Amino acid sequence: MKQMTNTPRILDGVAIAAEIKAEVAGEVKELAVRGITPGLAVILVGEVPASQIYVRSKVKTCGELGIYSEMLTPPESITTEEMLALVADLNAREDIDGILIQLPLPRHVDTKRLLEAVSPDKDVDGFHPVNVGRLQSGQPGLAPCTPAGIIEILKRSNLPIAGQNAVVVGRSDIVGKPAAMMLLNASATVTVCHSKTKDLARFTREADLLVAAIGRPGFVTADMVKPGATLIDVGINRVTDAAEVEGFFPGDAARAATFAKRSSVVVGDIHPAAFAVSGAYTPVPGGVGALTIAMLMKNTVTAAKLRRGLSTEKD
Ligand SMILES: Nc1nc2c(c(=O)[nH]1)N[C@@H](CN(C=O)c1ccc(C(=O)N[C@@H](CCC(=O)O)C(=O)O)cc1)CN2
Repeated sequence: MKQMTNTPRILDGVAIAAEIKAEVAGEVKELAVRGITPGLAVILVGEVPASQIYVRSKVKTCGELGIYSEMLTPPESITTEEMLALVADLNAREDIDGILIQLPLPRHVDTKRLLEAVSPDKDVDGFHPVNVGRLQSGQPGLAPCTPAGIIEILKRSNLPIAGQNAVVVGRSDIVGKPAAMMLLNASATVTVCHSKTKDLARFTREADLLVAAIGRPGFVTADMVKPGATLIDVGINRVTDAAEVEGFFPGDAARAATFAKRSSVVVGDIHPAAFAVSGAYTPVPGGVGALTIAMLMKNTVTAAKLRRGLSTEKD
């Protein structure tokens, strides 16, 4: 019997991010004509290497798009009260449209209190309860960057959302919950699964659209996926064991070379063997993660416009 081969579509997050950044750069130029320069302040506490990379990348992207940026780097020992004072200063500044507190914060700092201290109008992460409420009630506002990136990938790839059975695995405030809300707002039928879900595969196998945001390398396997489904992988997991890397990517010379160079390889929450049975998927790296910073830039410009009563609709 003839073997049918499946060629899934790879959803290129880097290309879509470039498209969004080009649009944002255009909006920044239009604002410049009115004498407006959007401004973003990023607070990076301590010296977490991954956070340092992400924050540098945010500042660099601001520069490329014409957005003013400022990086505040208090030491690991900063207290919640001192952080609150920093945020209050930034809230009061006219030249700052967006405030981002890079997560995770040290354990002794009260993250919830700080996120609630950021003015909702400058909350470019979309984490403030006011913006969470706006998202839930479908009002315009600032929405979390990574889930917003998921929606952009789907829309710009002309993949349907309305009427699809969407399953989100993971219920974090940053990704799982807002992603579920955005999919619901776009008229998908949404199920949210998590660590306490019984017989997870029963749900994931029904998904036309599966979003994995659990933080466990290769957790979603091929047998958990409906053939032809769209797979959105939000996981960024660093695998440091050579045998494990080979298990994920058997005979993959490029991955082996990356591992030889960096002693680690980044893998998502979805096993590569599951991608093979999908209709379309976001790779890791180069999928959803690539959108996070592009969406932050978009939110910064949106905040700049909203604060000045300007329309955020493109003409
Ligand atoms: N205040 C916030 N903190 C954090 C957020 C956030 O949105 N707001 N998200 C993450 C980190 N993050 C941005 O801050 C981020 C994560 C991943 C990427 C990205 O480009 N990923 C690449 C792979 C990168 C790698 O190889 O390590 C990809 O998936 O292609 C950008 C930004 C937690 N903190």
